[in-house]
Amino acid sequence: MAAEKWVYMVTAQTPTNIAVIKYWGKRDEVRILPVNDSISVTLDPDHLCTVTTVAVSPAFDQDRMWLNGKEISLSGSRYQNCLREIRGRAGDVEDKDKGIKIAKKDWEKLHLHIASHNNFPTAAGLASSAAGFACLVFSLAKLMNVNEDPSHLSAIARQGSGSACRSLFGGFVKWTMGSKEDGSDSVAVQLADEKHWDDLVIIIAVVSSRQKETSSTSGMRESVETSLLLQHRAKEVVPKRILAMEEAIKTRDFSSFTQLSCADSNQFHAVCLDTSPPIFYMNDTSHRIISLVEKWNRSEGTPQVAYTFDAGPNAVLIARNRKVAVQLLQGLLYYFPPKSDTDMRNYVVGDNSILKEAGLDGANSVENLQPPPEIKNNIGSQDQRGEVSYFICTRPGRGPVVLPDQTQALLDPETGLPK
Ligand SMILES: Nc1ncnc2c1ncn2[C@@H]1O[C@H](COP(=O)(O)OP(=O)(O)OP(=O)(O)O)[C@@H](O)[C@H]1O
Ligand SMILES: C[C@@](O)(CCOP(=O)(O)OP(=O)(O)O)CC(=O)O
Repeated sequence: MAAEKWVYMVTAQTPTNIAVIKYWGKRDEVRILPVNDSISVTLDPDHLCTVTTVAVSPAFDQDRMWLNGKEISLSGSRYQNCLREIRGRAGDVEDKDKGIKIAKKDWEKLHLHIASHNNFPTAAGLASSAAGFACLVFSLAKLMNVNEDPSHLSAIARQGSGSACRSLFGGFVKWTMGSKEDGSDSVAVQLADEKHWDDLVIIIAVVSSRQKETSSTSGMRESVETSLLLQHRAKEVVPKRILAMEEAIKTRDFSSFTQLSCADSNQFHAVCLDTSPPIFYMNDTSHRIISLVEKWNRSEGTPQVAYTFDAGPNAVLIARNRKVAVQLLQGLLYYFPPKSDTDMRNYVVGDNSILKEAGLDGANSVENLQPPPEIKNNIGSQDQRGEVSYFICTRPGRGPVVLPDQTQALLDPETGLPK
């Protein structure tokens, strides 16, 4: 085998996810075991995703990884844990066309090249670590012919980043905290696929794409050490909310879904404030967006839009249907117009066909927007120009897939180096 120079590779695409019942706090830092269950919605990978190519060759002399074009170290324990776990489950691989045969025992000696690209900002509160580690584990499992179901793979991805375990599935996903010390029952399961509730439209306001000050990892460690509210939340609040959220998703009860999502996001940020020293992830823009949505929901009588914020100021807004999403976008663009000279197609990305539906695809269309009547004068006027960097319009989406088209590979099939 050593004399051969073949390169065998697999490319996969994996979605990111947004928690509607949050994971915040670990009971085991090394295995990444949480203090409570969490539930998320997988976001459509057509708009936000990670693509990872993994390659193996007898010509490689060490494991190497490139993230967004730059070589990064794989020496960190999270990468090492994922690589060790997945190698331990590798099977026999044979590609007759290429004359490649790798026996199960060979994987221990063979080295890997990994190239990954996120089509959205990394470490900016858009869950790049979730899509990234899920994609790493999924693509390696395909490369190494690992015969395990997605829940088992989720327990490996979890050891890269907790929230990554939920990105192994599309639609609506629960991460069960489990009770075993070895973490083998701390896995993700799919509650419903993406077609189950396909009315939902998701608009993300990217408030800041700069790297944040306190990472989720250190933030939740400090919360576990200092916040009494976290203990109460994990023990008393989340278990009931998980049951109620599962029911809301099952029955597509948008009112309950909204009430639970908003309350849980607010409690997660309250835990951050209850941490010593306090952690501030949201900013004034985030608070203005909450006000806008709360007032609108109240004036309509029944909730139209749910909001949730992760460890950063970006707002994730979930509209009950397309019509509501169009109105929401109009309201958001009225209050948060782009800086002058911004092309609207760069200001609303993802599924930007919504621009046409909102009458916002022409010149001066934002200037002509009227204030939403029910929230007029309530959150200030159009003085928030430039506070939102851009919006992403998306929807619930599918889980990981292999990309069979070699032209989408990030590594050169001859050299195994980044293209
Ligand atoms: N495509 C990827 N493949 C492998 N690892 C990745 C990938 N993208 C990001 N990561 C890892 O995740 C880290 C960023 O995680 P971090 O939790 O700081 O930010 P985030 O996931 O974007 O934000 P948040 O988790 O708060 O939503 C990177 O430094 C890198 O180690
Ligand atoms: C606020 C959150 O997004 C926290 C995510 O934390 P991470 O999964 O990024 O943390 P680590 O497990 O330390 O890598 C809530 C959530 O996704 O459930």
